[in-house]
Amino acid sequence: MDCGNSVRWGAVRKGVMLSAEGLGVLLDAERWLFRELDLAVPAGSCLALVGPNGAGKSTLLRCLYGTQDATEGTLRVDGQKPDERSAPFRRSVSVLMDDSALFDEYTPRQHFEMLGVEEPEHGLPEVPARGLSAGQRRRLLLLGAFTREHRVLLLDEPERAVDAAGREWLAGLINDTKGRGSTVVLASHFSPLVDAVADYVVELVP
Ligand SMILES: Nc1ncnc2c1ncn2[C@@H]1O[C@H](COP(=O)(O)OP(=O)(O)OP(=O)(O)O)[C@@H](O)[C@H]1O
Repeated sequence: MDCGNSVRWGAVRKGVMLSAEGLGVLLDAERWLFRELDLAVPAGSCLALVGPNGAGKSTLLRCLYGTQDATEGTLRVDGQKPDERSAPFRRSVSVLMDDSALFDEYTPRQHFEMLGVEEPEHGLPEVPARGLSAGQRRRLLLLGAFTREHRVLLLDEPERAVDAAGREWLAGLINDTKGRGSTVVLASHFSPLVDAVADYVVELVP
């Protein structure tokens, strides 16, 4: 992956699953959250976004999922312009964002049925989601994101509310999906997770 102004752009670069060219998001009339950001992330690898609160990690993830427009620059995710309303895009990209939510009335099994995926081993109680602890809810959200078919996985602070054992489990899930050829972009404040899974790190600075 390249980050900075050294990327040379061709029409198609073999193996690149996610790319940005000259990406910028204007924060207000005078300040750029980030600008001139170039990325080229190969299939089967993980890019970690790090930086302090307010640096723009979630904003960049929203741009990658198409829920926020960048002010300037171009993005391609699995060859597509990010657009969460596009069925082919949603087939390729799975997400856990900071506003991802469960259906409170649905049990874990019903969540997997709704996603149309086989229920994975999870050890969660078969109760409506509103009866799960914060960490159990987070695990269910994570399992939903990982279990959905994807070529690209976007994760915003997946470590939140997850205990020490769960963080190891999470690192294993990320490395497994990378091993199957998926590309992961992860925003995280937890450096042991970044160290365990990231092939590339971009630090955003406010
Ligand atoms: N909906 C919004 N409207 C206006 N400004 C926003 C909005 N969402 C975020 N911002 C601003 O954009 C900047 C970056 O926020 P962002 O959530 O991307 O940072 P972050 O790096 O993910 O932070 P954290 O580590 O706290 O999650 C902040 O200054 C924030 O106030």
